[in-house]
Amino acid sequence: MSQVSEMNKMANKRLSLAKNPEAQKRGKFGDASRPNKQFYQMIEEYRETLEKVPMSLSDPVKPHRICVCVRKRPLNKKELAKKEIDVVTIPGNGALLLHEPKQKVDLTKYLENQTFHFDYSFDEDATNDLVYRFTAKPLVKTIFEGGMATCFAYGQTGSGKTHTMGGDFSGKSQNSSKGIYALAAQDVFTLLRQKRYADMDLCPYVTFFEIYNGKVFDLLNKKAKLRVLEDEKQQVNVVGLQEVPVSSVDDVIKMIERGSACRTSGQTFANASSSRSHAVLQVILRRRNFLHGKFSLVDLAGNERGTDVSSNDRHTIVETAEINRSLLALKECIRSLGQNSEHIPFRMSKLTQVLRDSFIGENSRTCMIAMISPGMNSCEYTLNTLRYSVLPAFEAISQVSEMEERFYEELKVCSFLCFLRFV
Ligand SMILES: Nc1ncnc2c1ncn2[C@@H]1O[C@H](COP(=O)(O)OP(=O)(O)OP(=O)(O)O)[C@@H](O)[C@H]1O
Repeated sequence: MSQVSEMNKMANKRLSLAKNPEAQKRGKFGDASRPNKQFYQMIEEYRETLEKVPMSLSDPVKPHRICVCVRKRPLNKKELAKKEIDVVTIPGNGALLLHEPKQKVDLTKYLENQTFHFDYSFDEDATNDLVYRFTAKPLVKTIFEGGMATCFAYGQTGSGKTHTMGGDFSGKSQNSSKGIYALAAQDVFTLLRQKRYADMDLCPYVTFFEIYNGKVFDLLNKKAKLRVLEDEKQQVNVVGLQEVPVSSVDDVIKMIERGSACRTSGQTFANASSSRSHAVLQVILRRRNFLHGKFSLVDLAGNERGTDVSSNDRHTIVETAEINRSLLALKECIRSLGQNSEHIPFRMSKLTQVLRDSFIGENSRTCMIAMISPGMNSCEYTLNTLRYSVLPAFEAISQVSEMEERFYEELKVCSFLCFLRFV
């Protein structure tokens, strides 16, 4: 009797695999040579019990003042070649599941399946168009209505921040037209032509700069180092930042490519350097020379540096401390914004100081896209990203405050170690 039911079960499993080409594709790698095969099988079995509802272009866009989303990238060629296990599942409806491989003291393997909730969750098949529709697109109107909008891409190196914001790079060439920078610019020009805004005499400009080690560099002006000053009215000014007038999406794309090239060709450790800096592209609307609205699109420094203090190199330690500080400051500012707090601690870092005007005012809107690498080897970084991004949005969940404490403890230890290395 039990044999018959076992056979039925297997037949059903095969049937579901035949109906599910994705599972079939994964099954191809389910061979004996796969490292961590047991974990792989546990995850696959768990996934078979889930019902997936991926996001689609026809889903409704909900209005948010602060929107926090997550995007999982597909396993890349290198990870596929190493048969790395995909430990992240996006069932849909804003949920993300992390299947964390664990081992008991008696060496029994098990999974710790943790669920995280976001406003939206995008799986590995989501296109930039889809991500844009639910994240930055709803913010474009804000700048026409005299407000400030900010969209952040957050995550570890290689998780897809630049792919999402700046478009795809293959080798040295960049296809920026499919990144959120260009998609947002396209919508800005579409709205500028609409009758209700066409009469407002609005002129669009672009700035593109990076913040590296607490210093600001103009990516549209040969990486000139800029000073940040605050006047008596607490207005923050980046002195000398080039505001380039633009009259089409193509103009903006040219600026994105010019700035990105400047960003990556600066030094011999180009890539490492780029992931340790925050890049900020701003689309500014001016009306008779006065600021009307500003959209800041930020490709943040890779967050893995935030916990990596194993290096003895003084330069890396300074970088690490600065990244820690700015990412913590950013989280604090978003949290204060969410709580409608009187005091927003924007002076905590250069990043938040420069973005001060985006954090104040009634009509400001923010979106954070947390990028996730799906591989088992990235599990720890993925957890860091999830903890960081989940916090500002879901303060009330008690489990979160425990995680938050852990996060702050890690940061404190990390800063203390940095301090010890200096003295
Ligand atoms: N959603 C995706 N679909 C397909 N490929 C992706 C996706 N996201 C990222 N990639 C690819 O993964 C690689 C790393 O992505 P990307 O450079 O955007 O990471 P990053 O987070 O910006 O890294 P860094 O912090 O080092 O700048 C690139 O080759 C990119 O094309």
